[in-house]
Amino acid sequence: MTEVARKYVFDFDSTLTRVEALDVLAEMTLQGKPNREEIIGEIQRITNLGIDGDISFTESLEQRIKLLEAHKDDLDGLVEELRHKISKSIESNKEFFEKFSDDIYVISCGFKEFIDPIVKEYNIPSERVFANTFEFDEQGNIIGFDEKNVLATHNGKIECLKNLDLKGEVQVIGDGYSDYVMREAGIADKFFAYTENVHREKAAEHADHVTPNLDEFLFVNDLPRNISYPKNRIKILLLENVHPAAFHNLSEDGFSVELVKTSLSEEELIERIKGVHVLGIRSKTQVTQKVMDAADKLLVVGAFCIGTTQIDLNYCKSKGVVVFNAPYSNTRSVVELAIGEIIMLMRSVFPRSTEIHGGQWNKTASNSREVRGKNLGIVGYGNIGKQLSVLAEAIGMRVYYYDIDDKLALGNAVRCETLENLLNISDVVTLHIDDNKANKDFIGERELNQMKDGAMLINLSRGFVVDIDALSAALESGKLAGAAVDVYPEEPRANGEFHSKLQGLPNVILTPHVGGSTEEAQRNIADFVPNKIMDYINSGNTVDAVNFPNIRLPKQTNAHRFLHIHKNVPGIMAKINKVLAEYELNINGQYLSTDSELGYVITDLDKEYNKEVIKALRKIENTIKFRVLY
Ligand SMILES: NC(=O)c1ccc[n+]([C@@H]2O[C@H](COP(=O)([O-])OP(=O)(O)OC[C@H]3O[C@@H](n4cnc5c(N)ncnc54)[C@H](O)[C@@H]3O)[C@@H](O)[C@H]2O)c1
Ligand SMILES: O=C(O)CC[C@@H](O)C(=O)O
Repeated sequence: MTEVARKYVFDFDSTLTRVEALDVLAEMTLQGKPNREEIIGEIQRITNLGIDGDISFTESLEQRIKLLEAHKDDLDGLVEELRHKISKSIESNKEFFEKFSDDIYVISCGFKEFIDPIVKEYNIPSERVFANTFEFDEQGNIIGFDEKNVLATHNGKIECLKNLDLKGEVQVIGDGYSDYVMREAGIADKFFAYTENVHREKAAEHADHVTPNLDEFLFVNDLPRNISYPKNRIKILLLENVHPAAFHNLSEDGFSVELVKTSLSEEELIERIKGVHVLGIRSKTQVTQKVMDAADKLLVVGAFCIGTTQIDLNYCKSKGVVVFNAPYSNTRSVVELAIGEIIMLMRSVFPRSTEIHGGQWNKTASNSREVRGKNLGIVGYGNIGKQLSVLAEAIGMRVYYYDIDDKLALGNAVRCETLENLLNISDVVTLHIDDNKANKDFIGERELNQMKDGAMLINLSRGFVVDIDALSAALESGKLAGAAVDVYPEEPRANGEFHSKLQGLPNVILTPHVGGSTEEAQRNIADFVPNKIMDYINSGNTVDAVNFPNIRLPKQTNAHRFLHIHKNVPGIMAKINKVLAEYELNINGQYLSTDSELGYVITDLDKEYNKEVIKALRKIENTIKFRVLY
């Protein structure tokens, strides 16, 4: 890193701290006053007018101090409060303040009485803090400020910085008007609009660079920092209306997140994927080879659902892109819908409901049966199948299941050796096999004929699993007495018109792929998948990845972490370790996880090392991706 003879001039309120100190002081001093909220609102309004340059600063200060009714004794409490309100990225980058201590200044229109003790902890001594000072009366009440101080005047920061006559490039980091005017006046060389706590449009417009936190500022200036790559530079694109909590979780962690309501076509996605580090989708978006080839920055795909066949998992892997899904966040929702549909079908509730909606009263018990004692055939005894098995038994059904794998029977459920056995005996057959493409037309004419006359079929798995022509024929002929279908061979990318051969058939429940669409499930997914994404981006963990060797790494403390993803070919580990040895790195830990195609090696090492090693590691033949984390 190059050390340039630069000077860094920081604003205090809303930059070094997350708050405006006088607002905090007001909260404290006005406690218990009946019109407290009103006065605080007024103080904030005046503060903003001053910051945006809409009233003169002196005016803003005078008005606020009058409203504050503060006392000298309140200042200790204020300092204590402010200590807990340091901006997050300032707090995590103490190293910069230590190393560049001699070049850092604070120029603020706040007050030295509370700024000095706070910034002292960041190695900024009182002599490099330029701010106002209070005036007290004999009882210690704050009655005004030193009006002779340039910082108490309009555009006082310009005057102050001019008087300092700093040598070298002067960079100003602040959030408001009084900061960017120093640059406009030509006294400062650069203005960085600091938006971690407040985004002021005017400041952003006048900035050489908008910096959402100190990490970004340190990154663009190549200065020592706590984090290898500022998170705001990591772009996340979330499609298909994923729950807003996902947006919240990921933005809270500092990432730049964009939400799109629908899925995108291949061409649209090819256009949008450029520069994106994380893609979040549900079941409609196809992540194809062409999409992956256009993805120049992609690290992770998050499937905010169970199914992952919409993603070319192997191609993602060959590009070093990790895929996560939410394997059981919506399981319960699907199971509850299945139970509901079993009852609705057996009782012919939908035909009765349609009739009465059409103005027809048809009180009848024909084709209306209890589920108690009936045979339920579950095809696919995985997460959903098993949970359904438990709930169905609880309402008195006899459960049979068929799965290609050996599965432990829960409760009194009975395993069927063949699909045909299950189809032969079930009053209701419900499909919960996985979204493997080999399951296409799993239920066709032959299988429907193997079902009992008058049985019902439920498909909550994937549309291609059932031959829709065969199903509609079986329903029309009366072979089947009903069906519930949630998934279709072709589903639209966005809400709108939809057509299916099954429309208009009696005792057929049609739903638009909403088996997992409950508020609870979507909320669970919005926590689960972002956590996996953040864990991978921030630490390199791949636990629960669907296409990648899984590894849970120890916490990275006081170390740099090299993440090397490579083709699993003979000799590659030896080459990696040869490079590490050549550069004499002090290794704290090394972890390896592989599958037949891919190797993922993680090395934790002491922070001080020759950075040329990074280039050497990237150059190793068969390297797919390489990242450094700290
Ligand atoms: N409708 C919805 O909104 C919705 C919501 C969630 C899940 N799903 C779908 O539900 C299905 C099941 O989900 P899950 O979480 O239980 O999956 P899972 O992987 O836990 O279980 C699937 C089971 O099916 C079995 N299986 C696969 N192919 C089979 C075959 N040909 N014959 C017999 N058994 C077979 C597997 O061995 C496994 O036990 C998936 O297709 C998923 O995409 C749909
Ligand atoms: O929410 C979705 O789009 C898909 C729901 C479901 O099919 C799943 O795979 O989890």
